[in-house]
Amino acid sequence: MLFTNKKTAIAHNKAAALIKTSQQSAASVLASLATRTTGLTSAEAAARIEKYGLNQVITREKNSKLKLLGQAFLDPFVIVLIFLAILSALTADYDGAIVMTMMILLSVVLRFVQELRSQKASAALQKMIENTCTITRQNLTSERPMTSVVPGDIIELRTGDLIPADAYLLKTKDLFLNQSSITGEAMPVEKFAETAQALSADEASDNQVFDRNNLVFMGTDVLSGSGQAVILQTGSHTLFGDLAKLATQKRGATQFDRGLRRISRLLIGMMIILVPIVFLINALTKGDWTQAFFFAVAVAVGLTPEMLPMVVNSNLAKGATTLAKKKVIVKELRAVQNLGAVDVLCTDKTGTLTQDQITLMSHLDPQGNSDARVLQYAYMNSYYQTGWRNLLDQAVIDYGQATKHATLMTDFPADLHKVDEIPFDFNRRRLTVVVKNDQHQWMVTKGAFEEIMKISDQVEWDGQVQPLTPAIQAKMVNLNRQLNEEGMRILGIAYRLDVHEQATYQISDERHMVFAGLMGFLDPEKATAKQAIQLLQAHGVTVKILTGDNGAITQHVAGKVGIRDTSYLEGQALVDLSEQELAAVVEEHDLFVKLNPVQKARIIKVLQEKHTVAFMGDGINDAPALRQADVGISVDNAADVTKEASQVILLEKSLLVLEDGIIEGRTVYRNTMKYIRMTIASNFGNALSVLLASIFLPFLPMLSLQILVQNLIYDLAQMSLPWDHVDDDSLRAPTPWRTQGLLRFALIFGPVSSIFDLITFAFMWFVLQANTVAQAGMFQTGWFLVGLTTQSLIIFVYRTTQVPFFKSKAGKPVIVATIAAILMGFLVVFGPLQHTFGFVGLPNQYWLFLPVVVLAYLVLSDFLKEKLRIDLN
Ligand SMILES: Nc1ncnc2c1ncn2[C@@H]1O[C@H](COP(=O)(O)OP(=O)(O)OP(=O)(O)O)[C@@H](O)[C@H]1O
Ligand SMILES: [Mg+2]
Repeated sequence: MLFTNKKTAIAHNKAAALIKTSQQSAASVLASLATRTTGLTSAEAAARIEKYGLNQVITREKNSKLKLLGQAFLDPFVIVLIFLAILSALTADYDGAIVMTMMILLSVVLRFVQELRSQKASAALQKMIENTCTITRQNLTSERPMTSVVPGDIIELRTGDLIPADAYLLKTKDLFLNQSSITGEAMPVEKFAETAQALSADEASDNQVFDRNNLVFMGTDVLSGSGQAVILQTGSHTLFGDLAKLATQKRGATQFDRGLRRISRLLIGMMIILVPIVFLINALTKGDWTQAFFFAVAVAVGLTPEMLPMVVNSNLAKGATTLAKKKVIVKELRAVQNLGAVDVLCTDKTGTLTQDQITLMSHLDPQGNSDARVLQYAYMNSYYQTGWRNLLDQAVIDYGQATKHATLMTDFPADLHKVDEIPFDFNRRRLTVVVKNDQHQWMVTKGAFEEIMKISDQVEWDGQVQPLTPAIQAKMVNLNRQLNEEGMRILGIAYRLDVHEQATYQISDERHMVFAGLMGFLDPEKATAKQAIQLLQAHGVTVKILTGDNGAITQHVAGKVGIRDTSYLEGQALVDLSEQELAAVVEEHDLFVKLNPVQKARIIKVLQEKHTVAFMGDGINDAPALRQADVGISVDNAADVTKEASQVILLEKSLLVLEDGIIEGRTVYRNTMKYIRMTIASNFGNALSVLLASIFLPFLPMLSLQILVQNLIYDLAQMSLPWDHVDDDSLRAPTPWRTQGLLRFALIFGPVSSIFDLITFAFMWFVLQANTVAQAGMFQTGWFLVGLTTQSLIIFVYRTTQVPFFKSKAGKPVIVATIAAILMGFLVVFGPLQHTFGFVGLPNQYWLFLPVVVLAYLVLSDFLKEKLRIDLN
C-alpha cells in the first residue's frame, strides 16, 4: 500500500545497466570494478569516496539554506511589505520605504534563523542514529557507517541488515530479501549468487531488474539468511538514488497534519471572503481606490496565519531538543506531537520491558535434571548459526565462552565442522544447524518449546531414546509451564542423526527429531519498567504486550511490571476472527502472545481505529509493527531495519524517558494550540471590527502600514510560545488532535474582542472627537495602541483554564516577549518614527481610558472562559 507504482519511477538507463551487469560472471564484475573479494585497499577506498562522494541520497542539503531563505521571502507578509516599500519609494516617501525595508529584513532574518535552527536540530538528531554495514577492506572485515560505502566495496549481509547501495551477490546462504519498500510486494524474495540469464526480447523491460536474482538494491533489507556482495553503485547513482529518501516517505499525514491544514484553510477562506468586501466598501465610501486597496491587502496579511508553520516547527524542534538531552532521539520531528496523542503503548517483551541481559540459567533433560549434553547441543546451534544473533543466542555463547569452548564440548568429537543451517524465522520459531565429521552428522534444532515438540517424535527419557508418548509429552508440558511460572524463558533442543548425505538441508528435514532437553533463561525486568508503566497508566496510556513468546512467561513478566489484566490471547486465535471481533478483543486484552511479525502489525492497525498507538520493539520481527504504529520506538542497539522503521530511538535503558517523551509531546500540542486559539479568535474579531469600521467611518480605522507593524510585533511575541509553561493538569491525559472546541471558541471570543474595539471606536469618536478625516491620525493611533495591548495580553487568559498570573504562571520567555511587544508598540507610536507611521500624540483622557478598557477586556474574557467552561485543552 505504501509504495505501489514505484516501478514506474525507475530510470531506464540505470535499470538497463544493472540488468547487463547481472548477466556477467562474478569474476568479470569484480574486474570491471577493479576490486577483489579481499576488498579494496584503504587508499582505493579513499580515492573512490573523493570520486563518487558519500553514499547518501539526499542532495537537497546543499541548496537547502538558499531555499529556506527563499521561503522566508515568499511569505505573504513580506511580499506585501516589499510591494508597499517600492510604492513608497516611487512616491518619494523615503522614510516609509526605509522603515519597511527594515521590517522586511527583520522578518526574513527571524524566520530564516528560526527555520534553520529547527532544521539543524532535526538533522543533528538524525546524525546521532547512524546505520552501519559490514565492509571488508584489505582483508579486514569491520562495521562502518553506511555512508562510507563505495563502488567495489565487499559487504557482508546478515538478517536485519539494510542494503546500503546497489550490489551484485558473490555468495549467498538462504538469503531472503524484503523488497517491498521499492516494489510494493510484501512477499520475501530469495536471492542467489549466480550469473543471470540474458533476457529475451519480449522480456526486456526495466522492471525485470527487480527479478534479477543476483542483484540487491539500496532501500531493501535482509529478512533471513546471509550473503556477500560487491557494491556496484552508490548514493544518487543507485536505482532509487534519485527518489527522495525512502524512509521519510513511510508515514502518511497524521491527524495533526490534517487538522493544521484544515485550520489554515479555514483562516485563509475567511480572508478571501472578507478582504474583497472590505476593499469595495472602503473604495466606494472613501473614494480613494489605491488606499483602499493597500488597506485591504494589509488586512489580508493580518488575517494570514503566516506564523503557523513556524510556530509548529519550532515547537517540535524544541520538544525534540529537550528529549535529546534525556537520551531520547526523535528522528522525525512530528513524531514528538504524535507522542503526546498516544493513548495505547504496545510493547515487545524482551529487551524492552526486560533488561537486554538474558542469562542462561539451566540446561535440563526432558525430566528436569541438569544435563551437560543439552548445553553442548545448544552451544553448537548458537555458535554456528550465521543469522541475526539475538539475545538468546548471545546468552548461550556467553555461557559457553565462560566455560571455555574447548572444555565444553566433551561429549562430541573434536573434528566437527558445520555443513548447513536453516535460519530462524518468526513463523517457525526455531533454527537448525547441521554439523558433521567423517563418521556422522548431527542436525541440531532449537526453538520455542511448542515448536520443538511439534517436530519431535522421540525423546531422551530415563537415559535412553524413547518414543515421545502423550504421557511423556504431558509431563514435559507441565515442566515447561512450571519453569515459565518461575519466570524462566524456555527453549527446546532437539537433534537428529545422519539424516542424509546431501549437503543442503531444508525445513522439511526438521522432523522425526529427538527431544533432548530444555534451556532455561532468566530475563529480568528492567528496574524502571514497573515505575514507567505506572506513570504511563496514570497519564492515560494503556500498556499492552505484543510478543512472540508464550503465555505463561508473558504473564509472569506482566505481573512483575504491573500490567493488571493478565489474561492473554494467542496469535493463532486471531486468525479466524473477523475485523469486528478483532476490534473487540484488542480492547479487552492487554497480553498478546505467540504472535508473528504480521500479527503484531495487524493488532496495531485494529487498535488505531480508536486510538493513537505507539509501538516499542527492538527485534527485526518488530519492524512491520513499528512502521504501522503512529509512533515507532526502538533502541540504539537494534538491527538496522528496526531502527529505520522507528521514529524514536531510546539511547538509554531506562524506560522512564517514555514518560518524558509523552509529556513533551503534550506540551508541544498545548503550546501549538495556544497559538492557534489566539490566531483564530483575534482574526475573527479583527475581521469583524474592520468590517464595521469600514462601513461606518469616513476614514480608514488604521493605516495599512500600521496594520503591518502591529502584525510584525505580534509575530515576534508569538515566537516565544514554544517556551511557555504548560499547566500540569492539562498534561495528564493524551492530546489527540481536537477541533470541536475551536469554532465555539472563535465565535465567542472573536466578538468579545470586537466589542472592545467598538467601545474604543466610540470613545475616540465621541469623547476625543476624532470624527473627521483631519482627525483620522488620532483615531488610528488610539486603536493601534488598544489593539496592540489587548492582543498582547490576552494570551495570558487563553493559555490556561485557570486564573492567569495568580494560579497559572506563564513561562518567562512569554512574559518577556509580551512586555517587549508592548514597549515596541509604544516606541513605534512615540519614537522618532512617529510621523513616518502616521501616528500622532494622544490627549490625557486617553491614558485614563486605555488601562480601563484593557483590564475590562481581560477580566470579561477570563470571566467568560470560566463561566462558559471553555475547553482550553
Ligand atoms: N535464536 C533463537 N533460536 C531459537 N529460537 C528462538 C530464537 N529466538 C527466538 N526464538 C523463539 O522464537 C520465539 C519468538 O522470538 P522472540 O522472543 O524474539 O519474539 P518477540 O516477539 O520479539 O518476543 P519478545 O517479547 O520475547 O521479544 C521465542 O519466544 C523463542 O521461542
Ligand atoms: Mg523481541
